[in-house]
Amino acid sequence: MSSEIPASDAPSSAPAPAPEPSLADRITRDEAEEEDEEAAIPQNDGADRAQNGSGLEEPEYEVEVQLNDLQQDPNNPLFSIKTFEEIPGLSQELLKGILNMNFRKPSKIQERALPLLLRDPPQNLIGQSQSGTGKTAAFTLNILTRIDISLQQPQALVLAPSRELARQIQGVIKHMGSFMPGLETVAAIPDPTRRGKITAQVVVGTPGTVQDWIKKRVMDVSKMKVMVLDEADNMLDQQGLGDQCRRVRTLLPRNMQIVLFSATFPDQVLDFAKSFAPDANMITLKQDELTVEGIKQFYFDCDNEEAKYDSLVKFYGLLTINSSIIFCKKRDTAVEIERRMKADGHEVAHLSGALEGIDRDAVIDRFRNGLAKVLITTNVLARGIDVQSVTMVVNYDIPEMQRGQADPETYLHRIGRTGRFGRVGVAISFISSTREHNLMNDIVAHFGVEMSRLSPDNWDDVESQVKRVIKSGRAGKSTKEMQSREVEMSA
Ligand SMILES: Nc1ncnc2c1ncn2[C@@H]1O[C@H](COP(=O)(O)OP(=O)(O)OP(=O)(O)O)[C@@H](O)[C@H]1O
Repeated sequence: MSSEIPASDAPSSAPAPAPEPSLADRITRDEAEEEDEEAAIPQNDGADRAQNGSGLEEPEYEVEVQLNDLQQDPNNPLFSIKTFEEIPGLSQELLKGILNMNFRKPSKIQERALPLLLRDPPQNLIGQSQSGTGKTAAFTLNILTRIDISLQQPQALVLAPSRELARQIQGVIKHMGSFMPGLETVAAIPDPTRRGKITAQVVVGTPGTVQDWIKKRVMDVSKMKVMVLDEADNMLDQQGLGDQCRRVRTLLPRNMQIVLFSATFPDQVLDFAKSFAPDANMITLKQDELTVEGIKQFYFDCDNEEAKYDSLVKFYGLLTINSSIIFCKKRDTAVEIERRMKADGHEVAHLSGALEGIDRDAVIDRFRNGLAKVLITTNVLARGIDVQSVTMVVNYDIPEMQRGQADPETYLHRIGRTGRFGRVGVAISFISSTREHNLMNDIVAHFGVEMSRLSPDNWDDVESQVKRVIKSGRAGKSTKEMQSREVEMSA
């Protein structure tokens, strides 16, 4: 159900349809390469206990997530008919690991992907599911089932687009495998202190470092049997990480299980994905199924660029938000907003490629622990980052490609940093020009989403609309009202 943004200053005639963007236009890979050292990831369980680092008050209300309800609704992506115990092939150690993570039932993607992934002989898989629905656990359970713990040699490789995501995935693998004595994992991200051969069975890294390790023979890949590309559409982008991923693939044994996961597989990339993972089983979604129901989407109608900043600061002064992420197109903007918000008395943190890897690690860890509540960043964190306490995402700039067309996929990934696994979240896109109105309209039309207007002319309305969502614990339609969402599957 699409609702056009009433663009007061938009031109009356519709803009000429933009040519189909090439993948070279995508700007989601800008800072993927600047990573540093490996470290254990603290799980995000400290957010509510911590001091509010933004200088704002602690939340005045808690959102209760009723996963049981959601997981019983056949139309919800979290629904499954099975329990983990009923999925054949999962060891007792892994079932204990799952329980230890407080997972009670698989989500739809887990229920559908796991039986395909665990088949013998192994088969390739291209898996698509909405953001925050548990794709990481799906590929992790397959990896941990397939590796031989008695062999201290790399057997599974996960490639991700950023050091933060690689470290996060490594944390999940460690956590899920905590009942598998002898399990070793390593994050393949730049680390000047790293010495010696890799003995870990599971390697999670960014493609540049992985390629480097293989070429320098730090990592013996002769026993590799599973390769996963997380955020696969981004990883296969032909102009950016795609080349590196392809090169890594050529350095690995021929006969490997290739697993590609993402919330988005734009048409232009799907053919390439199919050649990268030949004869893959496919789990895909339709275009209008991609958005997460728990995320209520707003746009903030501002008069000009300066009014954007004023509204942002006023907004943060008005509302009590748990954790939030502000996305900017350029790192300079992120740095500048951080400077100005700090000068205005807000305690905010910034993470972009402008920082050294080790400093990036410190910032993201503080954010995960709830020690920093407002994170200002670029597209480097648009994908995969899972911090459950994030209740709001702000698009300070509308995501666009290099040639100036709207970038719906990046929009979807950015807003997917909230509303994780059935939680509610708010996404607010700031708009201050006709051009940004048009970009937003393109995104609305692309996904057929609903978006509500907020205006700095009526702060009471802003407050009540946003609070209503967070208080109710529910965004948009109830799960029962949701339309049937059919997952296409061919095995
Ligand atoms: N079966 C489950 N039961 C409860 N929680 C789960 C389950 N599976 C995953 N989760 C939790 O859901 C959250 C989202 O999972 P994950 O990060 O794997 O999502 P994703 O599908 O990879 O999202 P994205 O597309 O944004 O990368 C995580 O906090 C994870 O711990």
